[in-house]
Amino acid sequence: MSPVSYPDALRSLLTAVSPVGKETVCIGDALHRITAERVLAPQPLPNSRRSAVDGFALADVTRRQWRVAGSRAAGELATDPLAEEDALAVMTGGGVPDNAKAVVRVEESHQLGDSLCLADGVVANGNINELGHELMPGYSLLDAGCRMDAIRHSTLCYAGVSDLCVYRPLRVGVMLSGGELLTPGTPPRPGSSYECHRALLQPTLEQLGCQCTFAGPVADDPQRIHDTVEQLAEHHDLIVTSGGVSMGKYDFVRPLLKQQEFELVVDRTKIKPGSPLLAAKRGEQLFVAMPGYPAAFLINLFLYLVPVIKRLAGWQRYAPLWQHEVLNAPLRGRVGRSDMIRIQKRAEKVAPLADQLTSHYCGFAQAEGLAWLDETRSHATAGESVAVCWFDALVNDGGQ
Ligand SMILES: Nc1nc2c(c(=O)[nH]1)N[C@H]1C(S)=C(S)[C@@H](COP(=O)(O)OP(=O)(O)OC[C@H]3O[C@@H](n4cnc5c(N)ncnc54)[C@H](O)[C@@H]3O)O[C@H]1N2
Ligand code: MOO
Repeated sequence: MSPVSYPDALRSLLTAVSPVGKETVCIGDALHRITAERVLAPQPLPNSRRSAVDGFALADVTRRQWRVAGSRAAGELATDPLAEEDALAVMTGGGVPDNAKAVVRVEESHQLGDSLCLADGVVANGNINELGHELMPGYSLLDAGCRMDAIRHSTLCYAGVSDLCVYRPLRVGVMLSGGELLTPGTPPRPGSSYECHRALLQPTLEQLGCQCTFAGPVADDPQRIHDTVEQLAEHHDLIVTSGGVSMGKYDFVRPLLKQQEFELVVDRTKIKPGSPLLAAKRGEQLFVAMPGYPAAFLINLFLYLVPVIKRLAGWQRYAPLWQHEVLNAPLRGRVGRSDMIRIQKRAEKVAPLADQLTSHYCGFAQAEGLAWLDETRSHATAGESVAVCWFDALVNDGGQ
């Protein structure tokens, strides 16, 4: 298999997988889950005729004076008809009789004992929320494939949804490889590098609603790498590895996934940085071997892994959203490969960061997204427009 373009590689990965199974959960457990079916309103909203303000319900709005007869707090129904000469004191959310024409606000009326009249110039009108005015049973609240964020969760709670069908959480097993890797926070050792993929991957996977297990860093030993990958494969839908996919003498992940039992999905893609990506299927399981260089890893995470995870987890919009933005400085790339360039947003334009080396990573602390100089272009000039993907949009629903 030869290296393929970014769009072809993404297409191959996305068509190689389909969403995991579904389950029903109660509303209290639905936060962060992905809806597997359209969610419908179970009841009308509001579910009774009620007042929109603190005031007085009136049946005859042509009168100038009424007798205050009773009151209704929020949640109390008003089932009896209101006499024409009567006013019913109602709190916001309190029941309004079927024959009431309007509710007049407390501050637009005068009450003396049980006698009520309107303030000068006030006309009693409106202020009643009719039964089902916001929605009726069967109204669509949320499409399938949407992530239940706090706003959506609160709307379904409000609408009275008690349980719903969601995709089961995607189980992702991650193996980090590299005997030279140190745990962050431990003393430095010349020759070593601090392990940084977990710090990026774990919160990203959790934000996507995945259950994840991390193994390693595993020393560069073929048997240990094989055993770790097989252990993860026992309990996970997706197995992700980092490192060991280039051509070095310790790159043991590549030969592992090139064995006969695996069906290759992608073997190197024409992007820079991050070309050595390798993905293979075994049955329903997908194995994605990511390059270990941190810059290459991050770019593969956002360009390939996040879309694949969204697709597997049931998201409706899973492909990255590329937008056209104007450059404030030139970009350099190479014809025949897609250059993925670290950028910032400056005054509504896109500014490339000075340092774009694959072996350098710390500039990502300033980067807000990637610009994509596609395979047909060797450069782009200031003022030209390029495709841009913002990191923020990648991990929420802002996909295509
Ligand atoms: N002869 C060739 N050499 C290389 C090629 C090639 O085609 N021919 N490809 C280069 C490209 S492109 C990339 S990208 C890297 C990918 O290398 P690997 O995926 O095999 O990664 P490693 O060799 O394991 O590590 C590379 C580098 O990154 C550091 N690393 C790895 N994991 C982590 C981690 N979790 N946290 C921090 N740093 C990590 C590792 O220490 C190495 O320094 O290969 C090129 N070489
Ligand atoms: O493709 Mo690699 O990530 O250039 O160095």
